[in-house]
Amino acid sequence: MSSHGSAQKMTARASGPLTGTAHVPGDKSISHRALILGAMAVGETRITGLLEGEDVLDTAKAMAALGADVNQLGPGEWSVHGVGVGGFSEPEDVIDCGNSGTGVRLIMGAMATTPISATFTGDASLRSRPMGRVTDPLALFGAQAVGRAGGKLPMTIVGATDPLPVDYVTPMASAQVKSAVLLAGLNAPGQTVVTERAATRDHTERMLRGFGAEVVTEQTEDGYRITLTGQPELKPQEITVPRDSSSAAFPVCAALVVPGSDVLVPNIGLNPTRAGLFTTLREMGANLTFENEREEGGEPVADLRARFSPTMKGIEVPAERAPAMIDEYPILSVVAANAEGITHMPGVHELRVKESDRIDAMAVGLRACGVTVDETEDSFTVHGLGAGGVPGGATVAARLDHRIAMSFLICGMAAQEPVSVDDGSPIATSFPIFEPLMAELGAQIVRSNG
Ligand SMILES: O=C(O)C1=C[C@@H](OP(=O)(O)O)[C@@H](O)[C@H](O)C1
Ligand SMILES: C=C(OP(=O)(O)O)C(=O)O
Repeated sequence: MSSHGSAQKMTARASGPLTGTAHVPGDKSISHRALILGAMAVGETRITGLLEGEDVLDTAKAMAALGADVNQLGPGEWSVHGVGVGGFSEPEDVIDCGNSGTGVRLIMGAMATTPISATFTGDASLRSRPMGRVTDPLALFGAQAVGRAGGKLPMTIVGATDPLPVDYVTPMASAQVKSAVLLAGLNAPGQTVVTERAATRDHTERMLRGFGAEVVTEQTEDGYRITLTGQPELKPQEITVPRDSSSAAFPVCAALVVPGSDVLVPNIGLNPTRAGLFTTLREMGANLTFENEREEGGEPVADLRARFSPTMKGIEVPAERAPAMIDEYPILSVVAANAEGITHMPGVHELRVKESDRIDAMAVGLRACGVTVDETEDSFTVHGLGAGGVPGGATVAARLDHRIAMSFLICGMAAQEPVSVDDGSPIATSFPIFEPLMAELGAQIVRSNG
């Protein structure tokens, strides 16, 4: 069922400093959206720099199953001949979204206002994640969903025959829920409105505008109100996918905690809805600079330079920053363990419903590595041991979660004893070149047979 391979134990240990330039792959969030909107446009969309990680490849397959003509032209170069808004055809088989919450939730939204049925599944991680957060608003459009108890995959969505536009307030800070509503609204007549209390990543809104849809974002007393005018003809685009700031976080944080390191990570998007980690690291006293700051495709971009930072201090991370760094808490926790004092991370309950319960996964793993942590349902606290202070010496369960696997490998690069993860294979979902890229910088990661 899972698209990634059999379990692969990996161990990281301290070696020399990390030095050099790390070219991380394309942004995962933007790659999913480029394929989905390309499939809903009329004509050929060309994509450059697409992330060829398993999550995104599963979305490419799903778009083909729904009738789009999707082809790889070269490394990172893709062509999508779209079928137009409302033009999806019924897939002949189950759509397997592998490990990807973004993939399954956005695709459910995109097909929910077309009169077809589709059945979705995924790997054991994705089958444990809640889908009600998406199927609740999709029901307001007239779509029906039948899944396992608790709104879990496998699940069949019966698309609405006569979709109605929707006015929806998202109950949790989630770009996936917001995006599912907007994508469903594309094939509903009139205006679909989605309001979110806190701003989440806005790639769907930006890209919809690029494809010619009318999308207006207003800041109101209730938060951000996004209004989409339904049934546009989406015009095919040439899309260059920026490099992934969430992947950049790993070599950046590794450089901060490994003695003597100096690493450049070029061309990273600093969209404010994504860049919360970098603000947090600078508040901790990290030696992290933004070089060559510029604008590309309407997005702020910079080259990140990270150097070993032996005097970082623990901080209070503002709860309202959580949506702008939600995927970065695991690696921040590793940095916090290598800082002096306490780092308190409130407002992070959404971490409990990611690829794994990330609060529990980090708590169990860090404790096994000799770090004191506290958790509540909604918060995580790390008692830092200072630079080089983490004992390590544990094997940590990655729980089918790429970010947990990468975080503990980086933990091992700075710890007194090596750290292993029982299964590094999920890393390929978002960062397929993580191992060679880190090795090129000087890190030592070895594979073994468990
Ligand atoms: O919309 C997206 O591309 C994503 C949204 C976030 O999830 P939520 O919407 O569940 O917060 C994030 O964790 C995920 O990695 C990617
Ligand atoms: C939460 C993540 O992804 P998704 O929800 O798409 O599985 C992630 O990449 O950290």
